[in-house]
Amino acid sequence: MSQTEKNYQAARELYASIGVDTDKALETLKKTPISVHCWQIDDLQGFENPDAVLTGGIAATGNAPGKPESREEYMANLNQALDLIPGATKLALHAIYLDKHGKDIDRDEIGPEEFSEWVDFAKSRNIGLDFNPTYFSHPMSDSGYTLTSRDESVREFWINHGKCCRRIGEYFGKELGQVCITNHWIGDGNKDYTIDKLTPRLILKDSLDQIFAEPIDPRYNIDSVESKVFGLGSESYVPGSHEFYTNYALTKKNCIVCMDAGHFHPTESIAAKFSSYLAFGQELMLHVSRPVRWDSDHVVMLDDETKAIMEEIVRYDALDRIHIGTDYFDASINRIAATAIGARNARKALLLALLQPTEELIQIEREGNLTKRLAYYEELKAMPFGLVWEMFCEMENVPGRTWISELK
Ligand SMILES: C[C@H](O)[C@H](O)[C@@H](O)C(=O)CO
Ligand SMILES: [Mn+2]
Repeated sequence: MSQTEKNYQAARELYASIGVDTDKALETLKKTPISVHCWQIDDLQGFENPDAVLTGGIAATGNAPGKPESREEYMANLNQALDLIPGATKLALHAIYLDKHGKDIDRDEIGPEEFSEWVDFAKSRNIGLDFNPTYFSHPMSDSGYTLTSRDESVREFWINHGKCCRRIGEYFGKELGQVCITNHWIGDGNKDYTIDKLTPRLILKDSLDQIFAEPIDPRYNIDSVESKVFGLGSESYVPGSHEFYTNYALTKKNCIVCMDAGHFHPTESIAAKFSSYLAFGQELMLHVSRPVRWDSDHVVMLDDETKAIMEEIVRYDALDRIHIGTDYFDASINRIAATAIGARNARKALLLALLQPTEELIQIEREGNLTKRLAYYEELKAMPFGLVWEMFCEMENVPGRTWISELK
């Protein structure tokens, strides 16, 4: 028996003494997909254009060496990162990570062909794929407007991009036998005080109606719409706000809401919002991120918000309805390690949630014993979850904490 197994047995007994079945927790942990974003590896550069400049009110700040300079280098780095992430994984792609195979096509013309290598890659690694249209970093988004543009040629271009991306999502879903979530985020908004906030929202509503008009089997593709409270250059007004998309998803029933942990006011918790959506039978997509004072997209830590996100999902048995994804891009540290650190932390938080005696905590709360509720919840923090995590890594053939010693 390895030391990891011995440690696990001790932890298993301790957890069993509070009614928690660690074997069951590990089973659930293993099969719950976490969608790891592809863009931390190269600061959202993509393969469309080697000179592309990141626009849309988002920025990868920092200058760490090692940014891949070719597709081959990118793939090698991505593989290294994925090798460090245990459990069922999906890879979230952006449309700019396409392969045009030498063709002169723009974003309003792309299709499954441009992503066939990604399907082969996903099959070879036994992972799923999620997708994101790229409504930024393109001359047609230079005005700062895409789906809310009053210029019909601009708006039509982006509507067509959205339609193309849904078909790519459907292709991923069919090929890989697991649903693809195609997440739509636009950077449209205004820097300064805005008089008419309604018209852009009416335009956005119509654009989304057009994008989602084609019925696609939800077994293959589900669309999500990602809100934001503000961005760089859209400090005063964002048409695609949380309220806007929440109303859109609830009334149209053709998409779900995506919540990014960095897209709300700094003291707002996305975890606290989930139950309001579950109460109305809605699914959610998540971008687990770490805002530091603003939407800074820092690498996910095992912090209170990340733990709260996973606790809420587990408490309502919503692992099949709240889809977990990551979103951060920090160029100040090694990008392979950054990808792995954030994804591992998201999964560690999920394990912590699975190791809680949820039913007992709920029972104590129902009995009105608020002191015991707090005391018990706090004592749980001293349970040996790290020993269970190490066992999980060993079972998944992924290094546990020892990966640190190999970090250069
Ligand atoms: C690259 C992503 O689409 C982007 O990060 C988006 O999800 C977002 O969060 C923008 O702030
Ligand atoms: Mn996001």
